[in-house]
Amino acid sequence: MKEYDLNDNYIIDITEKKALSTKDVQVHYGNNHALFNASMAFPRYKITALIGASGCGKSTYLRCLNRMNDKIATVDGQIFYRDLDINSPKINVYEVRQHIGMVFQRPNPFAKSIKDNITFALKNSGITKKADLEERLEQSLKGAALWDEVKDDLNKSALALSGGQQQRLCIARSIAMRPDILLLDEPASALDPISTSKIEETLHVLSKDYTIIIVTHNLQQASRISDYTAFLHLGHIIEYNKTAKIFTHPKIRATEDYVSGNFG
Ligand SMILES: Nc1ncnc2c1ncn2[C@@H]1O[C@H](COP(=O)(O)OP(=O)(O)OP(=O)(O)O)[C@@H](O)[C@H]1O
Repeated sequence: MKEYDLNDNYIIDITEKKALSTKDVQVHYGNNHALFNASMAFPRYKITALIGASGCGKSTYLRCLNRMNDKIATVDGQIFYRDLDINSPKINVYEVRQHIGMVFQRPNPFAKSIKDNITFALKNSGITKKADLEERLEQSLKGAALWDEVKDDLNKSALALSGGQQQRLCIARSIAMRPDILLLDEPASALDPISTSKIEETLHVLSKDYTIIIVTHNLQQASRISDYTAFLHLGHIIEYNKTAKIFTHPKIRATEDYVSGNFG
């Protein structure tokens, strides 16, 4: 494996409205220091991709952003959302996750009907009026581009849907809570190319109303769908810039090697 200077980095400041920013975020899994001084900001209503080789810390960083590492790692540093440091122990993590939702690599619908997958968390959060629940159900399934395929079968088991439909259901489940930010950890890696392109189209449309942060192994996907890209290597954010710049004029050699396939 080629060696790169991990202090050689280029991270742009975001001048437009920020949805979220991190300052000196560090993650340790026991003695394993997995993320070093992650400081960057995520612009509002844009798609930001996190890319880098396996084990570089992409998912670790993503999980910090809605406190999903709480029980598995020690996370130091600050994560600002609406001027609040949401990494503070005083913060209610369940509230954080209402504003910052997450969709995982493998579709994980509940073993319930399509309808109940969406309404379960809504009911738990105190929404009980039938009309409100139905409105959110329809809106979220439309938002995730699934409505037309399931509107006549809302009581069918979610587990009877295809993998791609299940993943769009998981996106619908997340947006039903009306978060500001959607975190997605390789949401299409288990899907076929047609389902992948549906997910990509869905994310493109959702980015008008949501800030999206996506981990992907797929460089073509990052270049197709994201506005900004951060390249990580060995737990360091090496380069962060507009996606077009990362892929056509990277500033750092490690990034250039990675996006041109000469890495490692
Ligand atoms: N739950 C965990 N417990 C212990 N160590 C972990 C855990 N999750 C990740 N790690 C370690 O943290 C480092 C970064 O892993 P992470 O999964 O964040 O990388 P990644 O870039 O998302 O990789 P991949 O692309 O393979 O998913 C690795 O050394 C990994 O072994």
